[in-house]
Amino acid sequence: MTQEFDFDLAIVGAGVGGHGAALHAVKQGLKTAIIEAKDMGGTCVNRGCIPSKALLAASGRVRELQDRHHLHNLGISVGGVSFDRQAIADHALDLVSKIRNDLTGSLTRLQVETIHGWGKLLGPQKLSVLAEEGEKIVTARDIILSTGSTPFVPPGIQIDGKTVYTSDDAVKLNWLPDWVAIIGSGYIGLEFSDVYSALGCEITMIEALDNLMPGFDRDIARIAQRLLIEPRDIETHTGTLALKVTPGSPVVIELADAKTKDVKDVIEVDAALVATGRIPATKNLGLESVGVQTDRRGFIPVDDRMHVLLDGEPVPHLWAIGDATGKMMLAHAASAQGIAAIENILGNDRAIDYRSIPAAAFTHPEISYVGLNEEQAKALGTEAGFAVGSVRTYFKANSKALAEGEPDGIAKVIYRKESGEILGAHIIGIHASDLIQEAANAIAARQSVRDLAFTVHTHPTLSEVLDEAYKRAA
Ligand SMILES: Cc1cc2nc3c(=O)[nH]c(=O)nc-3n(C[C@H](O)[C@H](O)[C@H](O)COP(=O)(O)OP(=O)(O)OC[C@H]3O[C@@H](n4cnc5c(N)ncnc54)[C@H](O)[C@@H]3O)c2cc1C
Ligand SMILES: NC(=O)c1ccc[n+]([C@@H]2O[C@H](COP(=O)([O-])OP(=O)(O)OC[C@H]3O[C@@H](n4cnc5c(N)ncnc54)[C@H](O)[C@@H]3O)[C@@H](O)[C@H]2O)c1
Repeated sequence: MTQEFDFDLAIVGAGVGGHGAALHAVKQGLKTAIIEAKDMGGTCVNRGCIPSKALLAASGRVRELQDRHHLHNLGISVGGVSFDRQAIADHALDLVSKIRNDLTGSLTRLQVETIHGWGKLLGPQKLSVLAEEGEKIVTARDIILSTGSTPFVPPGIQIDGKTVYTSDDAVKLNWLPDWVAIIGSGYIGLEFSDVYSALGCEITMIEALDNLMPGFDRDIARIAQRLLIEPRDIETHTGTLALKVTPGSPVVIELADAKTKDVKDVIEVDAALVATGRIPATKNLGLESVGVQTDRRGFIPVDDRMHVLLDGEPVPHLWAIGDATGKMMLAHAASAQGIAAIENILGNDRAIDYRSIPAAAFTHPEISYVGLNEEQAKALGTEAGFAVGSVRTYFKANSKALAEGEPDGIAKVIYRKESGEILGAHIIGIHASDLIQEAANAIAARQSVRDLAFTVHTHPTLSEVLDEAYKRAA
């Protein structure tokens, strides 16, 4: 390190993005500080991935144990199933605290200096950290901004944190409303509909766009609707805005046509979960001190090497990663971006390949994907002059899925017809979140279905669902 700076690297935000970057930085010998205003571990650990997956795990078991038909087919019968809401909530809380402690401990062990307070750029290579004890000035040769995101609440929706709340409160599972409205059918809406329906709540799902789960491949979303919505106690309103939501007992929701904004119905429910997307936490970050402007939605402009951009050009020694960049709001994307930023700081050219980053919704059954959906692949094919192929295989034809009594689901593989290059894979079915990884690795290596068709998969495993797809496409 040159002596003119306090640190080689200062990271603002100790979420998974900042944490991943810090671990990689110290491994590479950089003297590193991490600045956190609130909870170590950020959204994923405290209010996101971790508590929500704990709730999904427990409620998923309740669902399975209550499914007499499924158990009967396996030769099992159980007596009545009961659960303790607070104990399920505690399982999530305990896990959060364990993982937050592990994460904090790993930083201490590796001698990353943790500074508590609000980080703000004062100019190139200089930060202020404001804490109750006062202001501290920190200089660093390189600075990474990893400030994450917060829930987006549309105008007209009033949050009280008790009857109308976002995922920040939903993960606490403070109560189980008899009738809950879920506004938004994206990841959070879908995962919480899985938790709430397993634990006996009646649900009304409100989605502004014309289709539920608009972020997923259309075929997969249709099957998801058949498996995750229709058989459950879930009423749906698509093309519908939750125009006005007033907390209380009952919660009053004005439903409007999403296109005309005309109010078409008013419903009264016990609670409403607002799951309408997330916005970047990039206010009061001092970006103006280096002349950088966020985009229209507040995201920090970056290139694929994670340089912060000013008029399209990299700002020297300034980097941004994670949800604050709005590229892919996922934990593993944030840490991958952090690692890429460190490599570039060290002079090792590394760009992020978003096409090979997988995503999953941890519903029962799970949904996962990587790369392009069919619509996107066809649009790219038309633009670049290539033909697109797609194949499907079915869990009901997979021996392991049948042995598990879990025959629902498909895998869909999308590829370039002439070269066989795999462009995207989409799975709905048991363990879809694990199965997608091999397709992600194949996309990262730009492999062809013709080569993949010769790779040998263990029998009998769920992975043969993809094996079968590669063979069909080859
Ligand atoms: C309910 C829910 C479930 C999710 N489930 C999954 C999942 O299963 N899988 C998955 O991949 N992703 C999931 N996500 C998304 C995932 O949580 C985010 O993509 C991830 O947390 C982003 O990491 P980050 O480091 O960019 O930001 P964050 O985790 O948001 O961390 C940013 C940190 O920066 C701090 N900060 C902000 N501004 C400042 C400042 N000026 N000074 C100091 N500190 C500051 C914040 O306090 C925060 O701790 C989920 C999200 C939610 C809400
Ligand atoms: N398993 C996971 O990886 C996971 C789980 C949860 C969250 N996340 C991340 O968190 C982010 C936020 O999740 P999310 O579900 O809030 O957002 P999302 O963008 O996935 O879905 C939001 C949905 O709300 C709808 N919507 C917006 N305003 C509306 C309104 N006024 N009335 C009705 N519908 C409206 C949108 O059309 C969209 O379908 C996601 O981008 C995701 O990356 C990931």
